[in-house]
Amino acid sequence: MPPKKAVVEKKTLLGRPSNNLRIGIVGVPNVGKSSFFNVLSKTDLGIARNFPYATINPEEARIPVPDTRFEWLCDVYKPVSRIPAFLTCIDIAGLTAGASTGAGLGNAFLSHVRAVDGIFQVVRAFDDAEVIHVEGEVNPIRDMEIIQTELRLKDIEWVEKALDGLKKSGRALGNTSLADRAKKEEIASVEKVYKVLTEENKDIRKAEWTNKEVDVVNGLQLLTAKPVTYLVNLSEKDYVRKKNKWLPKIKAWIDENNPGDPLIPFSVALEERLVNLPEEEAAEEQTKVGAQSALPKITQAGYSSLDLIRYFTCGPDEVRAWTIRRGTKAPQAAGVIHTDFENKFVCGEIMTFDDLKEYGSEAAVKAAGKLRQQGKPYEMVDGDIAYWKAGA
Ligand SMILES: Nc1ncnc2c1ncn2[C@@H]1O[C@H](COP(=O)(O)OP(=O)(O)OP(=O)(O)O)[C@@H](O)[C@H]1O
Ligand SMILES: [Mg+2]
Repeated sequence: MPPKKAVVEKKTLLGRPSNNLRIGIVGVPNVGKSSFFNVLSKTDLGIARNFPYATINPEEARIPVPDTRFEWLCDVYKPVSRIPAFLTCIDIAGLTAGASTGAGLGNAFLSHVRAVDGIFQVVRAFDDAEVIHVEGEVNPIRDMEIIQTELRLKDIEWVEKALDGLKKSGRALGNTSLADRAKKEEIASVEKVYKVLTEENKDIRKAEWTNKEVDVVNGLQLLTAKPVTYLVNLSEKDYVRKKNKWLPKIKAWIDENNPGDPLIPFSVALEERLVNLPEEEAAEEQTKVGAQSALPKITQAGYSSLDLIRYFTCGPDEVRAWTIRRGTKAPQAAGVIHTDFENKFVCGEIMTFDDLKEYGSEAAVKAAGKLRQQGKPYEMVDGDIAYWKAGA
């Protein structure tokens, strides 16, 4: 008898299942969040000023995600309209020590963090006596600890409330009915969440969860469950020479506290200079200083941290990238374009980007038998090129 194949359970993802996910810029006050938001979005929507709490209300912008595949497709199809993938990014107010109990902009701030799906955490490592630091001197480790503590405290408070409610309604639970057993399991999962935060001192995203537990965790909408990308804001000089006394310490702190979270150094000062130059001059300037803008890397990292992938639709009218979450099936992916495509889904004709690049044209891909009809169970792969067929 052949050996039994191990059944690998598909992991449920932490976070909302939506394809319309948003990333928020978080950090202590006056560290360059709004200035970063402005260079990233090429707007002046963010209120960037040299004083703490300059930002109060969140601002939102859609940032095109750089993608050489998309560029290549546009070169091939020469479409009238080109629409790349976007990452929605939100500029949020600064967070102070004590925010979880209402200090600074306190709870309003935390509700803005709750509303986003992922976090760009801006960490200040530039020295500039002119730029006020709310805590006195520059110390990114202390700042990262402040943010972590505040988010965790808020989660703990939130979970305590949930647990209280569950336990009250759980007193009369028996062992026989399915509903009762499910409720008991839910209570056990919330208790585990509480333990991770209070005893293991871990952020929720750093613990191991079963699929059932992920459902419960997602229902709680916890702040420390959101993926974090650490962005270290350096002076232009330090960014160019890739050296700053805090960088190794920040790396060590992340390795110890939140292993695996990405760390990207950048410089708001350099990015601001580049964004104000015409494209060609900006390219020359990057060669001259010997460093590249970090913005494309940051945008892509944020997009990936949310488990987002994209597929393309291509034709002479339009080449367009459509953002979906990893694990999305064909009908739901088609539904991003129009709900009818999902409701009346028949199939998708799908080729991979790599095949199109290799064979050079759709006709050649088809002739090679690489244009495939995919039905409802098909799980989309990053870079797929799709034509949807829907019924009447
Ligand atoms: N790398 C850098 N070097 C020097 N100055 C910088 C750098 N990054 C940002 N700044 C300056 O820091 C000040 C604060 O910037 P900004 O308003 O963007 O901070 P913020 O984090 O959004 O603050 P708030 O929490 O008050 O909203 C601005 O004067 C900005 O020019
Ligand atoms: Mg701001």
